[in-house]
Amino acid sequence: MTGKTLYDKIWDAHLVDQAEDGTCLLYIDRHLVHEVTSPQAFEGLRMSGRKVHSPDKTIAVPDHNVPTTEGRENVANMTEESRIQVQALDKNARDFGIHYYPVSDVRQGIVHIVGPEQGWTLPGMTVVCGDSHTATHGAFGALAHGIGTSEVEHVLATQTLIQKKSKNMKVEITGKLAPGVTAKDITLAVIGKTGTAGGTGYVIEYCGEAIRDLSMEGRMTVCNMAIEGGARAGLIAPDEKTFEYVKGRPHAPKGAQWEAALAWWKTLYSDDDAHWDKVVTIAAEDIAPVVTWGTSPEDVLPITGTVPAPEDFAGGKVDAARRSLDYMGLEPGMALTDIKVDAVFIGSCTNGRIEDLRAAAAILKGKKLAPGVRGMVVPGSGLVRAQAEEEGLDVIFKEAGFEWRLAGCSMCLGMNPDQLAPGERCAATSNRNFEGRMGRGGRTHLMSPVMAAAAAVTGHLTDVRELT
Ligand SMILES: CC(C)[C@H](C(=O)O)[C@@H](O)C(=O)O
Ligand code: SF4
Repeated sequence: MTGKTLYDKIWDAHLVDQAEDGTCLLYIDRHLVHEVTSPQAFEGLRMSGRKVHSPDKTIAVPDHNVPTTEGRENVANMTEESRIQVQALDKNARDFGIHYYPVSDVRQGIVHIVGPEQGWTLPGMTVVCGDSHTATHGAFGALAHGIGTSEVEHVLATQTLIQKKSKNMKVEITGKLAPGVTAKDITLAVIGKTGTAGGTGYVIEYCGEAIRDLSMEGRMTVCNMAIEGGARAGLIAPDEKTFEYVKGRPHAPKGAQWEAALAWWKTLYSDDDAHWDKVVTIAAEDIAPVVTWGTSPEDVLPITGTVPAPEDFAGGKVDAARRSLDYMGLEPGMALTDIKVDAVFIGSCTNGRIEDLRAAAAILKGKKLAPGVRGMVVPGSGLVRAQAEEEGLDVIFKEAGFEWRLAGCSMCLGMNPDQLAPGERCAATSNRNFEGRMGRGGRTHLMSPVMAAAAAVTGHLTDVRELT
């Protein structure tokens, strides 16, 4: 018998039932809920007179729509659509008795930052949320993925999910990262290599020395973008760093339960003789600080490169690249470092954690935003914000000319007042650069927090290695 992958092990531990055609019923350990994809699901429960099956395993927080400015408890400051969604979540959380972090609670933030922070996300769990970046929680060795609104209703009602098993893909990052190269560069470089469809039909396990060397926060950044690589989920086997991160968090197990959990968590790795359906290997030494030039997360190049020409591509990508370049307002052949930016956004569930803010602040310390560039730092949670303030990072950002905001998804997607103006170009630490993503006509270049900070200082895309 061949061994099992980490994915196989978690899957088997949660399998409730399997039909002839391979359709399975999985038990769900944690259900995270935000205001955008849940209103109809709760409405469905109401209409059929059902309760939430496991309110103690259901955690809700508003993040996408909420303004990131002071006074946001006053819903009059929101657009009508946002207000309706946030108020629906307030009411649903109360009516159905689930865990809830409203905007007035310091623990509020982006759902994928709040879950790990509060110890809801634990190794070996199944974690779902009506949100594609649920993959983030895979950093703990949890099987975590996005679900649609009808599935949100199903999980609320039954604490189970109907699923078909994906294939196993291994992404190994060997060796050590060079200075200035970060978890964000790893995850973008993987997508640059495999494309946005490279992971379709797979659950990815990231492994190798460079992944082991990452902090838990870095691992979350890597897994966060598994979805941009097309995968169902991204996973990293838990290790001492994982256990250390989890220990003592409000909802982590304690005492004898901790010991029992730890004993199981230590079995959560892929066996040496496990079968992989696809393997991708990248040497960490070959990864440079990268940026995206186009409107797909796979449009990744080392910062030392030049803007490509449509003819550099093949098939459907030729037209896609032409359209991208047109939307992005870029000319083939220009150096990436000649691209001027109007705005810098540091935040999101990809890079809105404390280490991200520390890394950006280290570059910005004693420096100023380039003339004419606006900058916004949006901590991923109220607790990240409080920690940053305790360390004086807010002062560094403010002295550099950045706005220091309250927690939320903010500019990452244009569902709240933080948006780019048409044509405005932004160096962003988020995960998607689609047309209009940060506001209609807005142009997004994805990169790491240190690269975004470097662009903030010079006013153009910049190789951070030249600043340090
Ligand atoms: C609004 C939500 C459904 C969406 C997602 O699923 O990812 C958002 O979080 C995003 O990042 O685009
Ligand atoms: S920060 Fe961005 S990517 Fe993350 S959940 Fe919010 S909108 Fe989605």
